[in-house]
Amino acid sequence: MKKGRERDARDSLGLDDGMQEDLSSLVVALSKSEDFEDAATRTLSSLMRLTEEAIATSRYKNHGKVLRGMVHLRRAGGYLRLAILEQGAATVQSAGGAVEAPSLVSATAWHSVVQHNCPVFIDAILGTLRPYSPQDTERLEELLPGGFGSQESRQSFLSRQASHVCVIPLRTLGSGIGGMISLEADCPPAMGQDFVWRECVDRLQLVAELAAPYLTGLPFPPAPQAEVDEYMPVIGVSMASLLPILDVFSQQEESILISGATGAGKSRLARWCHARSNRRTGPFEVLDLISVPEDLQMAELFGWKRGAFTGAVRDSVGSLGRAEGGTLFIDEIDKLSLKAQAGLLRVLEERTYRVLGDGTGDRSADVRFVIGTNVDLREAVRAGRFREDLYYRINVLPLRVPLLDERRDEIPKWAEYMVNRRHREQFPSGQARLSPEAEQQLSNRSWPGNLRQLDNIIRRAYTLAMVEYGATPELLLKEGHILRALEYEEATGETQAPERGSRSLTEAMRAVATAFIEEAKRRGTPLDLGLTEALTGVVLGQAVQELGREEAFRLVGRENLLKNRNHHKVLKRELEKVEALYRELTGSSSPFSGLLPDEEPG
Ligand SMILES: Nc1ncnc2c1ncn2[C@@H]1O[C@H](COP(=O)(O)OP(=O)(O)OP(=O)(O)O)[C@@H](O)[C@H]1O
Repeated sequence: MKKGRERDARDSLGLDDGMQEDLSSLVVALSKSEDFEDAATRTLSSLMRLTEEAIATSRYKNHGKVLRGMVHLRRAGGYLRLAILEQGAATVQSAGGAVEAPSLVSATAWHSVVQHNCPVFIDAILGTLRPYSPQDTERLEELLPGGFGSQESRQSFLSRQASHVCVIPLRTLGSGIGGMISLEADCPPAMGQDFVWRECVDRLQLVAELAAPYLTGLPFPPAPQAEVDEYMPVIGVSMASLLPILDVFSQQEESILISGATGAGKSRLARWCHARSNRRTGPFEVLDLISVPEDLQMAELFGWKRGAFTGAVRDSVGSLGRAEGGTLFIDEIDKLSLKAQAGLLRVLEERTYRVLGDGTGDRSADVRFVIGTNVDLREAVRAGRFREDLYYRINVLPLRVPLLDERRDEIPKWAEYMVNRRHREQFPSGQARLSPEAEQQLSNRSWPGNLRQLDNIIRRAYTLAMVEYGATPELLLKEGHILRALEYEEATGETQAPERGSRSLTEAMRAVATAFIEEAKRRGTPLDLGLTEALTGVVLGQAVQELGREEAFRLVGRENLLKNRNHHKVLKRELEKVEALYRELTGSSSPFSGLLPDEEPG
């Protein structure tokens, strides 16, 4: 019976014995793969071979050919890894190696794959994109909302001879879609048709499903030693794995969307992209929307002619004009008014704009855009504050900058860089250092305000050290300086306050998990998972410190412990776990040690 059902399933997918064997050997090979790139090579070879077989038995036998396959790994709205296998090549090129530009798939394809959770077929000649559903036997000619009408994406496919593209989701266990695979083929006679995708898509999906755990779970080969420079003076493990992607993005003409928490370093990354682009000799212009009142946004962007509005007493060039031939970084894009969003969309689509009050007509814009945001733009779209079409227009090459808490290996290096940057303004050949205890203090705490917050603490600690020792070319920042700087910050709430509560609890918990893993990696010996149980104690200890015992227990739903007078015992037990965590990580007492009840009142 069971055998019969398996055969039925095989028959419904058209799996002959040869295909069965191919799949088995693919799984064996994948299980031996040691890194992402090897798994990507094997998966793409298999998918391209399947497509070739489908072409060989189709009416496009003499007209169609497979060009390349790509694996796009994505996380939290941004690219994580990109691998490309060109027809005839033995191994993939991956971002970090010599990836040729342009080699990216449109943002609309990604959106469609995620939204419909199914493969998507693209006809680059007609500019159509549609999800594939096995039930849909009639060809659905409708374009998706947001459409694949973007000239740039079409051109990008056509310029690499790709007339037909099939995009398949990479489903991951539990966490939805972790990326996509795109297969590109050249077959102009199939214009307006699904090419051979419809015939082979089920088999392609099967391969993608088998390969997904390996592609998304295997480690990346060590990133090539990224070179630090003035815009990126410190590169830790997680940034090193992202920079190759950003390097590929930099060399395209499409817009880059850099998302990340405030102070994480988005503007410096934008500058880094410009310095690596073909526009590096042109201007780099910044328009930070947080500092521009809504009614002046259009004027700031497009510039104005004298008399264009009240107060316009002379002509002024806008950000677009100043960025001509170079790059315009627009930060905090979510602050753009709906009216200015319409104006920007037009520039992105038509590459023209009009200076306010200029009757002489449109100007062309030769500008590359890098956009920064610290909010989730999809949320802004859902809330009606951000145009959906503009979102797709700017979300072609997305990248998320990790929080500083997710790249904790960088903290000591940033601290050293920041203190020396300051010190060398006074003593160009001087040297500032941090004591190991001072570094430890910085490494042990959380940085919700990211690099900006760290920079503020360093600046303050530096001033304290200078006051103590006087101006000296050899300076040592000690633990006491850091502690006093931190105390001052906590007392004034200066850099931390705006961040408090702005990060979601789930995001913060992920940061804790990442920090735990990083610490374990750094030690090279196992870090007992049981230590994470201290989180309950940290929450309880913090709540007790802020609100007092009774109120704290009520707030976290443990009122019953108050009633049966067990709260002392529970607090003691949980705080002991926190002590154990601190002793293991820092060798000293936790900040809640004073809360530990000496004895349990009867
Ligand atoms: N590459 C860098 N070199 C030196 N300092 C840096 C660098 N990146 C970040 N910093 C420090 O962090 C601060 C914040 O960086 P940046 O302005 O790039 O962050 P951001 O993510 O654009 O923040 P926001 O969204 O609030 O504008 C800088 O003022 C500087 O002190």
